[in-house]
Amino acid sequence: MAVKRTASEEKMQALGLVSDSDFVFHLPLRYEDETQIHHIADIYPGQVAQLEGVVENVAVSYGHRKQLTATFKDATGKISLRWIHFYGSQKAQLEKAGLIRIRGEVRGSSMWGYEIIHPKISKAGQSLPQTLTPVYPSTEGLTQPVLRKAILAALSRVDFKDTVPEEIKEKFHLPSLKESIFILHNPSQHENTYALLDKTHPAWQRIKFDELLAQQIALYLARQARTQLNAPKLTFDDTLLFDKVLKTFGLPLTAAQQRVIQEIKQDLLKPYPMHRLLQGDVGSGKTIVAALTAALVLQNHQQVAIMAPTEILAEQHFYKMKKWFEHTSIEVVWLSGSLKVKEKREALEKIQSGEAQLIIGTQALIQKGVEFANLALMIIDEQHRFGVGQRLSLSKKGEDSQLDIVPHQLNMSATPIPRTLAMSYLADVDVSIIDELPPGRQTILTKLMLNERRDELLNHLRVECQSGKQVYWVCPLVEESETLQLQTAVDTYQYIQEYLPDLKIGLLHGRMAAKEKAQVMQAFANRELAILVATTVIEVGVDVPNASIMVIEHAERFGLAQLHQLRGRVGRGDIASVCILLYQNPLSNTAKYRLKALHETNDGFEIARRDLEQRGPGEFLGLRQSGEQLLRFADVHSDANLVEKAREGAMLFLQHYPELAHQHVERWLKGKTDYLRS
Ligand SMILES: Nc1ncnc2c1ncn2[C@@H]1O[C@H](COP(=O)(O)OP(=O)(O)OP(=O)(O)O)[C@@H](O)[C@H]1O
Repeated sequence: MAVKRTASEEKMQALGLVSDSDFVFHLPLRYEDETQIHHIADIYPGQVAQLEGVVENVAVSYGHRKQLTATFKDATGKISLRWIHFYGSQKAQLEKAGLIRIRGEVRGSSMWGYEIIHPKISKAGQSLPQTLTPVYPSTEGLTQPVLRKAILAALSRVDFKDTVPEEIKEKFHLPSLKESIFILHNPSQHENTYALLDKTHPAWQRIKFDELLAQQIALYLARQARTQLNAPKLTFDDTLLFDKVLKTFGLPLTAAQQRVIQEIKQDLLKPYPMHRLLQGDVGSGKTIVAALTAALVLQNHQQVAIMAPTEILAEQHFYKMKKWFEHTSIEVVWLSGSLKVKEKREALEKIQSGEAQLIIGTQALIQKGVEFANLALMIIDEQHRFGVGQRLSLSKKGEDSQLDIVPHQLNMSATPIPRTLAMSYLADVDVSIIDELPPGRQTILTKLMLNERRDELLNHLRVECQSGKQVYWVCPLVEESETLQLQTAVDTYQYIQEYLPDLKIGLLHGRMAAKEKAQVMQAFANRELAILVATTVIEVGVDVPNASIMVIEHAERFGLAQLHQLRGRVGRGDIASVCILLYQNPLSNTAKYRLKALHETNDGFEIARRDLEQRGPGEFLGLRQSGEQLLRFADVHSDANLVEKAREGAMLFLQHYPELAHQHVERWLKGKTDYLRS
């Protein structure tokens, strides 16, 4: 008969807590300091205070919203208490409560008085814990005491095995794992409270080090595994195709473009598949590098696929490739979700037979039914916009399981990844950087303008457009609703059309049919439209060199990387360009920081650095979306020094204790290593 689990056990299981070892490694998220009773005279804003005293003047007020208020008094002073959500009986309960203990965050100022909102109430006079109280990650319905009890029980049973060898522990002065874990679950009075709270305590350092060590080992193993695979065989004896494409492009490559092509070439000659990330700031000329890389492979009569995250971008690549491969025998084929059934069938047949050699498309490329004859290279543009799973799917389409052949992969991104991040998340990726813009580019001037001056701006644009300039007008982001955003775009379009009746205005948004979108883009590229009102569909990759003015409405709603990308749509030719950020007061501090950063610098790396500082690595890399958190304890940004050490430790570990190294990875990264391939 199956053993029936309690509701708490089921909840614990949902959190991944099954074995003793799971419980033991379920470490506190933070600690609460309940060891002392504070005095009202000593409290300060932001502090989580624990007070004992009496309640008086309990009242329900009906101002702006209904709330319950009271005064709380101890021998040293008074503060206010407030409840926004409360039960009808709560007033009477408080009135007769007598001496109580309360706990909560102090708000307000010494001048206007302090208050605690929704304080936690308990009986006064109960004995106080001697140590910090750990707070564990939990789930609804699973209380901290229950979880704490289960963890302490496991702690008393578990047989501790330290997977890190003595040699490494000594080299990096690591404290014992067993002791560290005990301290974290059960800190004694003697431990440094602040160090425990801000995770700088040696016990935390040990945990973080172990986690980073596991990650570095896994990355190293992933690289090793890749070198065991076979890549499609390529030769570069004949460069006719490459030369033809370069000739059609018609401009000399920048030194940086030439260098990265050499780096890629070296990879393509290796017996195992390339896994390279091509980074280059907005407008640095990644597309021609992609085309020339494709030419190197196509020359070998093998297929190349280019995948882009949006239809507009994919289509633009398609037109560019068609143009650059025009004087060659290469058949360029387009595949997207919006193709008609017949067109799609034809495209699929050509891809399967090998008649189509260069295939460009959206996510449609990884759908069922797409089969390649001999896919040797996949190029993924704006790679961070795809999930790891999606990228793996494309790779699988080119795999030949019998011969263990895996296609080469070139990822492109305009969002530079700072070094510590690249080191800890992308160690199995080689990075090439285009660190130079094509000649003749002028710095984009970025101006901040209050939204109230919109009409004044439109008057100015009238004059600019009459002299042949072209403008993007990006509509505000409306996070809550795509429909609302669409409506804003339509309204703005109508408003501008009425305000500037002599100018040709276009509208572009995500809900338009693919064909319509393409027509509008084409009209703008042909200079038939003076102003293109658009939603963020134009964020990535759109390349119309004559457009030189970018207006972003409600710029304060956009993220830093996004603003930089949008701004990068201008300044792509040799015309002086301006980016106008329209903003609405009042600005939050974060919004101010972002707008200031954008105003101050055009450098994508600097922007990325500031963005990472503000958002933290998970969000920066888009990992939160995938729901997978790779690192639970360490933070590659604030623990950068540990990353370096872990890297060194990982090499040592693998060289001398390969068996243990696997066990170590299993303990810390259970089943998450696939993500390290990204
Ligand atoms: N070597 C070069 N000399 C002159 N112009 C160039 C050179 N390389 C690229 N360009 C031009 O620069 C513009 C930007 O190039 P591209 O569209 O490839 O940028 P990108 O790196 O993909 O940027 P984004 O990430 O913003 O899409 C294009 O109009 C392209 O034709």
